[in-house]
Amino acid sequence: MEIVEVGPRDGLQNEKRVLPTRTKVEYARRAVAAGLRRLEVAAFARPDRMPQLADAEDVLRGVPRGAGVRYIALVLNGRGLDRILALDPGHRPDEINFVVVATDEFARRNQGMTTMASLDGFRSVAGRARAAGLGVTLTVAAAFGCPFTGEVRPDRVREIVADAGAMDELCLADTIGVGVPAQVGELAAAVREVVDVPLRAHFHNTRNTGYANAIAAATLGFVALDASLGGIGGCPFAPAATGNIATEDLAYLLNRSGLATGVAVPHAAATGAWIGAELGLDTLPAQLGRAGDFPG
Ligand SMILES: CC(=O)SCCNC(=O)CCNC(=O)[C@H](O)C(C)(C)COP(=O)(O)OP(=O)(O)OC[C@H]1O[C@@H](n2cnc3c(N)ncnc32)[C@H](O)[C@@H]1OP(=O)(O)O
Ligand SMILES: CC(=O)CC(=O)O
Repeated sequence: MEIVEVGPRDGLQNEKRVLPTRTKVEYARRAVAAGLRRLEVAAFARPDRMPQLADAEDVLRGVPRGAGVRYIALVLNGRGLDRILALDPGHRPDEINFVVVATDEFARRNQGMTTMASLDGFRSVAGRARAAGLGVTLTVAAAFGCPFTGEVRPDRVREIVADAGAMDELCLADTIGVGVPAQVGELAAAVREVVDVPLRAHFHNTRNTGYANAIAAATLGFVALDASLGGIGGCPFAPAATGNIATEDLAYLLNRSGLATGVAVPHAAATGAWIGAELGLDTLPAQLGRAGDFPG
């Protein structure tokens, strides 16, 4: 089972401390050394709206390449893709992850536009990105519930996905950690009626349902799960957002369930502890850093 390490993007976007580029590059290097091979390391957002990630170009210029590692950058509009295409091809991400928020209220707060306006943006950006040889993921954020308007029905997510046009992967995101395993199944069934692409899931552990949701997704044939080392993260435009499911805890769960991830749990836990210290955090959501690996 593939774990996509989103800590260098989602993990850092909600933190007060803005890390220097060299620390972000070291974060990616350590994640790769722990066995992660697909990492979301940058966001081409407006620097004034997302100052924690304003150095996206420099991070992509610095991260280690090769060894089968693929980098992803978050994109929210055409200007974000313009910035990517202005990079030397060897410094571009391998893939983009474009976010469309399922509800208009949250979409306006996050992106300053409605859901359908950002979906128009997706269609245009996806076409240009694919023509440039970049992989394209569509993430539907708040797919499991909205912090402002409440329940999000699977029909709504299906309607967004049906209108989206071509993509290489679809990611269903529980931005505010309200989802439960039954919803994972309902959403997967809804979107599979309209697209036939690999499914990825993005769970925040806000209500302690993230790992149960991850196992549900794995059982339902999702091919990739997002997680962040240490369990840091959250959307700054959602009230009281908390972190992603933790990479080290998820790798422990999957590896011991016969769903090999390639991630070395002790190494990942040490990297989670390291990034927590770099961010000045006293405690981290991840449990493995405290409990240690099970020696077996
Ligand atoms: C659910 C999640 O967790 S998703 C991840 C967290 N959320 C985010 O990162 C979203 C942050 N939001 C944003 O960055 C912005 O709202 C955007 C990029 C989505 C939309 O930006 P808009 O406000 O529509 O930009 P608009 O087109 O009006 O342009 C305003 C200025 O910003 C600049 N700008 C717009 N997009 C970008 C970009 N991607 N990168 C850099 N600058 C940009 C424009 O050039 C313009 O500059 P100027 O005034 O000097 O001419
Ligand atoms: C792209 C994301 O960050 C997904 C989410 O949490 O909504």
